[in-house]
This record gives sequence, structure tokens and C-alpha cells, in this order.
Amino acid sequence: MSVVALVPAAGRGERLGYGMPKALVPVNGVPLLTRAVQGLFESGQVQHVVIAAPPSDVDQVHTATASLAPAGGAVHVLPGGSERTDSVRLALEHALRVIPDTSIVLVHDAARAFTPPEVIAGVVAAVRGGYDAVIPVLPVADTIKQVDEAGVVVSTPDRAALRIVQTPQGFRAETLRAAYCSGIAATDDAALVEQTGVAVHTVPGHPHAMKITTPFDLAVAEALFSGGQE
Ligand SMILES: Nc1ccn([C@@H]2O[C@H](COP(=O)(O)OP(=O)(O)OP(=O)(O)O)[C@@H](O)[C@H]2O)c(=O)n1
Ligand SMILES: C[C@](O)(CO)[C@H](O)COP(=O)(O)O
Repeated sequence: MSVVALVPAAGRGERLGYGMPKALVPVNGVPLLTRAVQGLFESGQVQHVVIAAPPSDVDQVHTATASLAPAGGAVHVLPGGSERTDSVRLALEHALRVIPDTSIVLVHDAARAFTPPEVIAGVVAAVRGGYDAVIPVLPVADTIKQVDEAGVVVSTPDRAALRIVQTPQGFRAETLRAAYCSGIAATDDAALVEQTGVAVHTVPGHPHAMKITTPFDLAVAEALFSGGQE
């Protein structure tokens, strides 16, 4: 079964405010996107990576990542879309068109550049084991409130039933293809699958799989991964 990872990397990184697309921002000299792709291949489970890159940087991204693929695999780079869902859709269409025997698809944010390879392998193992859709999650440490438009609290959901969702999210290729037929947008890929009635299963995530979104997150990553700990 060929495992293909789609890497949405075309975001502008406005909340980070670094002055370049977030995927290209270096942490201790290595761009986030390069780290994310390295982690996917280091899991030992991924043969092909399809990157949805910032449209102005496709050639640069291809040069930086092509040599990371293992023997028999490849890195494919194409221009991403205007929203994350568009980038994933474009990468999925490419994978299904040009990579033979694509049977399992992972979707992994470039912004989750420090995801341990063991988490990636765990997601793949759960799909290989028979689940159609698998996501890595963490428990919620804070109390969560639902509020109305005026910021007034409406309810306090039981946090024992809530999870923080990470990537990679893993799917049988046909399950994700069918979910993307809907044409709607969502903040993660599992939400599209949920709407088709397919059960989405969870496996343990990891704090290092945090999404680099703000300057605070980048500072945390620089402190954690200042060399040697990776
Ligand atoms: N049009 C887009 C928007 C986002 N992404 C990717 O989706 C992942 C999660 O998005 P997020 O962290 O929100 O990144 P940005 O959209 O860059 O952030 P911001 O909203 O701050 O601009 C990132 O790897 C990002 O590059 C993408 O491929 N295409
Ligand atoms: C897919 C995701 O990383 C799961 O937590 C997240 O939903 C991406 O959201 P964003 O709005 O693109 O940051």
C-alpha cells in the first residue's frame, strides 16, 4: 500500500508576521517545511510527499526538498490555493492523478514541523489496521467556554469529551477523495470526512506536533529545538 503525504504549505503566515511565507521560515537555520518533510520520511512509512507551496516559491521549494525523498519515492511540488482546503484539494488531485497505487493519504501541515516520526507512524498504522480515518489528538488542559457574539458565556462543555486536534490526519485514499467531492471548506480534513458519515478515530498526538502560528510558538520551537534535541 503506497502512503502519500499531502503537505499544505501555501499559507501566508499572517499571524506569525515574519515577512515571508510561514513554511519557509527557518528555525535554527532549517525551514519549517523542510523539517516537516524530513519528519514524514523519517517515519519510514511515507513514499511520496506532495507539497502545496506558496505560488511564488514553487521552484525554490522543489530545490530545497527534492533530495529528501527515499529511494523509490519522490517529492512533488505544486502551487497551493487561496485557502487551506484549496491547497489540500489541489495536492490530493495531483496525487490521485500521477502517483500509482495511492492507497493511504496523510494530510500534514508544514506548520507542524516538529511532529515526532512516531506520531506519523502511529497514524499510518491505525489506517493500515483498518480504520478509514485517523487523527492525532491531545487532551484539553484548560476549561473551555462557548460564548455568543457579544462574548457572553453560553455553556461550559465537559472538557473530558474534548480533544485538541493535530496532524498528520490519515485516510484511506478513497475516503478522502469522497469527502473532498463535497466542495465545502473546513478547518481540518477530518471535518469533511465526518460529514460523509465515516467514523474518525483518534490516536495519541504529541506536544511537539504543535502548530507554529504566532511569534510565541516560534520562540517556543527555537527554545526546544536549538540543536541536538530533534
Ligand atoms: N491557502 C493556504 C493556507 C494555509 N495553508 C497551510 O495550512 C497549514 C495550516 O495553516 P495555518 O497555520 O493557519 O497557516 P497560515 O494560513 O499561513 O496562517 P495565517 O492564518 O496566520 O496566515 C499551514 O501549513 C499552511 O501553510 C495552505 O497550504 N494554503
Ligand atoms: C488542520 C489543523 O492543523 C488541525 O488542528 C488546523 O485545523 C488548521 O487550522 P488553521 O486555521 O489552518 O490554522
